[in-house]
Amino acid sequence: MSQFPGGLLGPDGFPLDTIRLVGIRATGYHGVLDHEKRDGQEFGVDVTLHVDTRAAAAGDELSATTSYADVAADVVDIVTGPSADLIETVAERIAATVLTNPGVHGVDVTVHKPEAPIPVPFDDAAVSIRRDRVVRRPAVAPVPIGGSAEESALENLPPAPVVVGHVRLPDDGAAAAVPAAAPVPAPPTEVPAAPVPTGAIPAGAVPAEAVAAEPAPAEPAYVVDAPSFEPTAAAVPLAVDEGDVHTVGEGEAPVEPDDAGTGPVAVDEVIAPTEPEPEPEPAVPAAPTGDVMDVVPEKFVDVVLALGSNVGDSKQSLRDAVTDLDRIQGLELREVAPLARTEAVGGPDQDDYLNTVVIARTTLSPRSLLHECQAVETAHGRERAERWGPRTLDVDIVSYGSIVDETRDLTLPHPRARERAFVLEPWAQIDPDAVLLGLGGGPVAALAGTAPDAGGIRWMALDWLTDAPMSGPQETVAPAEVQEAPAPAQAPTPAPAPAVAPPADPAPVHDERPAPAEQPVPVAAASTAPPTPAPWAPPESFQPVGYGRPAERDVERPDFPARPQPVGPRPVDSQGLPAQVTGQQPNVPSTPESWTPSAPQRRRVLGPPDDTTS
Ligand SMILES: Nc1ncnc2c1ncn2[C@@H]1O[C@H](COP(=O)(O)OP(=O)(O)OP(=O)(O)O)[C@@H](O)[C@H]1O
Ligand SMILES: Nc1nc2c(c(=O)[nH]1)N=C(CO)CN2
Repeated sequence: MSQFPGGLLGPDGFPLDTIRLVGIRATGYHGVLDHEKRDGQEFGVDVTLHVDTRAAAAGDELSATTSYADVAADVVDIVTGPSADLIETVAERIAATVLTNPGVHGVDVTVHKPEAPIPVPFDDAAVSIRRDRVVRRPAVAPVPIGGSAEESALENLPPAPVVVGHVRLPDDGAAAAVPAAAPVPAPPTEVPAAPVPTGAIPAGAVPAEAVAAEPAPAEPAYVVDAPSFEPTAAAVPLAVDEGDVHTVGEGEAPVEPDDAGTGPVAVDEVIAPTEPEPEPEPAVPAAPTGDVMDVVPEKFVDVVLALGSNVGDSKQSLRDAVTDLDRIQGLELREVAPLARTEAVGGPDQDDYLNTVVIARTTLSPRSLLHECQAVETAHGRERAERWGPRTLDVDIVSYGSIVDETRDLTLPHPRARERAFVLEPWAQIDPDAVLLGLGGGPVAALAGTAPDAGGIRWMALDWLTDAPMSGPQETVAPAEVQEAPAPAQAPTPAPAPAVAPPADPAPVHDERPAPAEQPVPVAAASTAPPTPAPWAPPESFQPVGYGRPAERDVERPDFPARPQPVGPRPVDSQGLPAQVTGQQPNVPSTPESWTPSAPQRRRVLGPPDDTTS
């Protein structure tokens, strides 16, 4: 039995396929005791990759899948590489490194240590972990593969971060800072000479200088489809991971896939450009059965995404969703709009929404992007009970380049964007010149003003991504009349920033969390709250992403507010109040008279909500 009954669900809501490696063996130098680091011992590893194998099978094409030989070689390199005290760490390194393969959505790793120094008879000591790209990310950085132990020592990693398969470089080629990176574990002071790595090395995960690897050994260093790892010293063979059938577990019903996911394979999801690459790879042909939505672009294409939530801690969900979206391989976030509190449009009676819009660019095909967005929704507990019903998270594609088309599962631009102020208004805030293509389209700012729900936008907050509780002399608590937050005692206090963001152990997918009515979303949290690091800091690659237009456009448009500092003391107005609360940004008129139908002077809505209980 697997340690993890139940498979991982893919972006289409169905269980992913698996590729398993069982019983990989190698000598490693891991352990707390000196002699373990000095003499080494045998370790065993089982790995299960959660992947979609259809594209590879359709073309019978190795390059469209993850080579188990490469994975096995990586595992051996990690086991034989720098010493760690704990097999937990070894397992985490393996998971992080395996997840750098673009097609791997999740991975299960078991590390066996059958010769562990335990003074009683035992068969095996083992640690099993499951990691994925969205919910439970690895806690360490992936290990560069292919060098000597010294070369691959973790201290040589760039100062970055937990990388979860999305190694992204900003345009200048510098390593991107990933939000709330876990500290890279310090390498041991003495690294034992590791055996020469064996096996093939995946080009994508190997530093250029290390590509000249050893030739593949005559005897592979791994065993495929062998019985589960059986420790040589054990009298009784073990059966860890035996019968590792990854079906959907009980009570883990597949998400209703709507009409998506039943169609052609999104090939590009598997063979997307291998990062880190400053520029996208040349276009890969779409699946033969694909339509325009399966076409992988040759260059980055601008996209606009709309996010909404009205169940649970909506602001935190949206923050996490921004982080999750930014980690999607092939999607680069450029700007994030202010957070809007909006009256629910359509559907049953329900709480107000928090809405925002993200401008990004992508090398994913439209359908792959849809699936990635749906995966983020799913990871946030999205349930599809009724149309336009309440939801923990909604991520819609508003527009994708200049595509105007309708297919069975995707319509671009989004068919209802043109009539939704909750989309148009935040969008116009970050791109006042934006134009919505297609029938009924037009200048976004103008559409926002005439949309039926234009009056339903209650307020907006500019620095919602980073508004940690405030402290310090100039960060005065806003008086009640301008504070949209609940009284200090009720203000939710964000948890301290976790080692890995978002929290390593987030709320279960179907967690019942208080609705916004009970947990209003503050813009300015109470000063009585302890100073806490912002739960999310924009990564470097995010610059000039912000709550407004990019820096270069600031020059052209002096009316545009300076982008707030993402962390640290926030701008305050003459009353010592956070600027966004009183709406004193230059382009946010505080009086209705200053509205005009043209952007950006028609911006409005900053200020306190007209009610906090929806
Ligand atoms: N541009 C688009 N963005 C997102 N989903 C789309 C788009 N066009 C079509 N769809 C399809 O709509 C289906 C329903 O999506 P979803 O559950 O997010 O709808 P909704 O948010 O309740 O309503 P609405 O589509 O009005 O926003 C998805 O399964 C998807 O296939
Ligand atoms: N205010 C608001 N209303 C909605 C929203 C939303 O995001 N915000 N989403 C819907 C379906 O996508 C239906 N209605």
